[in-house]
Amino acid sequence: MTGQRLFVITGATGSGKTTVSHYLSQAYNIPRVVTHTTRPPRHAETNGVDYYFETPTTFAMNHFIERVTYADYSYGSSHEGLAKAWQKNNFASIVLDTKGAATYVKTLGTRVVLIYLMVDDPKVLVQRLSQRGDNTKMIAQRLASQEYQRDLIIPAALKKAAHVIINDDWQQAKQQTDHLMTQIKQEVVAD
Ligand SMILES: Nc1nc2c(ncn2[C@@H]2O[C@H](COP(=O)(O)OP(=O)(O)O)[C@@H](O)[C@H]2O)c(=O)[nH]1
Ligand SMILES: Nc1ncnc2c1ncn2[C@@H]1O[C@H](COP(=O)(O)OP(=O)(O)O)[C@@H](O)[C@H]1O
Repeated sequence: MTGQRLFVITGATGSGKTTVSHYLSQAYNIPRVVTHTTRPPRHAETNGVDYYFETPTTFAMNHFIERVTYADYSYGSSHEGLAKAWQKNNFASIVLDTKGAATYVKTLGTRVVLIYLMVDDPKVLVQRLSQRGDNTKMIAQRLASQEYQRDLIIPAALKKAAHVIINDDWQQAKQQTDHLMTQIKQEVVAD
């Protein structure tokens, strides 16, 4: 459909992907595609809101656009989830690892607005995970994963398409997000 856009938000764990997707929802009424995972819920997470929390058996029953393994858990985004978000609004967002982001860029082409979030010093990410309340064992498992290391740097395949937002300071990251929104709205009008 004309004017449809999917804001694909990617970057390392703790870089602020969820924060940006919440901001897009609050400030611009952009719904987020809820994805599926076998990871256990964190303290403040709700089933059906933050994720659909699944067992390996129920996870396998979804119709996935793509699915990945991240730090030993499965994650996947479904055709139904995207359709549901786009039904509500021509603009939707989704939070993905860089592998999933690459799949969406390939599949949806110019309908994807790719955001890669980063911080200048990766040590800050670890502090943010602790502040978020992640348990120590989960943080250690995450940091040891190949996927965490991979997503600290923007993959070459995503570089050209990505809008890079530095999230050292939230006010500045918010400004960059607002600037991008203005740009995309103008593009859509000109479509
Ligand atoms: N490819 C893909 N990645 C996902 C999906 N859902 C979540 N992710 C990513 O999986 C990674 C781990 O997510 P999570 O355990 O919530 O940790 P967080 O990054 O610290 O919030 C993050 O990079 C998420 O963006 C999905 O459906 N597909
Ligand atoms: N610019 C920032 N400064 C300080 N804390 C931040 C900033 N952006 C996000 N946070 C906090 O850092 C933690 C990780 O952010 P989150 O959005 O959950 O990251 P991600 O989804 O990429 O793992 C959260 O507690 C969030 O509130």
